[in-house]
Amino acid sequence: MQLIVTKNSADLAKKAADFIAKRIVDTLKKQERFTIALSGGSTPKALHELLAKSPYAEQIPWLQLHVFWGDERYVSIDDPLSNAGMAYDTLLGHVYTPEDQIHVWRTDLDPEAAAADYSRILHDYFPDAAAPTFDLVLLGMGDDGHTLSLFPGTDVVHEQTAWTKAYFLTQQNMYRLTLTAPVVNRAACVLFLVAGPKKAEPLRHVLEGEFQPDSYPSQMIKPTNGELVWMVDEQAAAGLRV
Ligand SMILES: O=C(O)[C@H](O)[C@@H](O)[C@H](O)[C@H](O)COP(=O)(O)O
Repeated sequence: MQLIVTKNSADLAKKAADFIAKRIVDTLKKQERFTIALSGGSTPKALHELLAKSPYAEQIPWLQLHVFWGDERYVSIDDPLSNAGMAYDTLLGHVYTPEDQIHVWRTDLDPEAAAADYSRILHDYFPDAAAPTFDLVLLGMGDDGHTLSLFPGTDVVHEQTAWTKAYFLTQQNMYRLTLTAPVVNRAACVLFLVAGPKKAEPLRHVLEGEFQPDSYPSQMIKPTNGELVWMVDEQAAAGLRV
């Protein structure tokens, strides 16, 4: 695991953009396509806006990207809560990735069918059980230690087989669609982006505390063979011993 501490959230977005652009360019020297899973939440917005601009907009071969989302709220894409809608507004609406390479969770199907549809797409992309899944998964961590839509106290935190799940998240009164730990843990690289003082306590627990995934689901994310990078700003890192 690699921990990168940045000065503030703007610096976090810049360092993440540098990391992602380099990863994409280097990987595409060895293969034809780059698969990336985006996350929702507020932290990635500044990152997306940077990636859509110079110099990243020119550096990244957008035509070779295949885009997924780690999780989605079960709302239509034009709803302000939609993770896909946010990514289109801040990034995908400004670059040239072909639409058929962008895989939005279907919220026109019922939630279980939407999860099954996403799982089928993923198994088509990643049929080889010995190979990594995504080239890069971007994740955030909530103030409550959740990541993806793996919320504290939910069964989905412990899912070991299915790659996707849909479930009703009572505390938010909405369905959530999410990748699960097994598919993310087979990624070539997972990059967490965490900023702000409210993340200091959960971050300390996730990285340095006891293994308690029911309380801190982000602890379930540990790539088996891939790289794990936590990029956090100084406020989020304030409680860490290192
Ligand atoms: O749809 C979502 O809510 C997410 O994908 C979620 O897991 C997010 O990454 C964290 O909640 C962190 O969000 P912030 O960046 O807003 O703190």
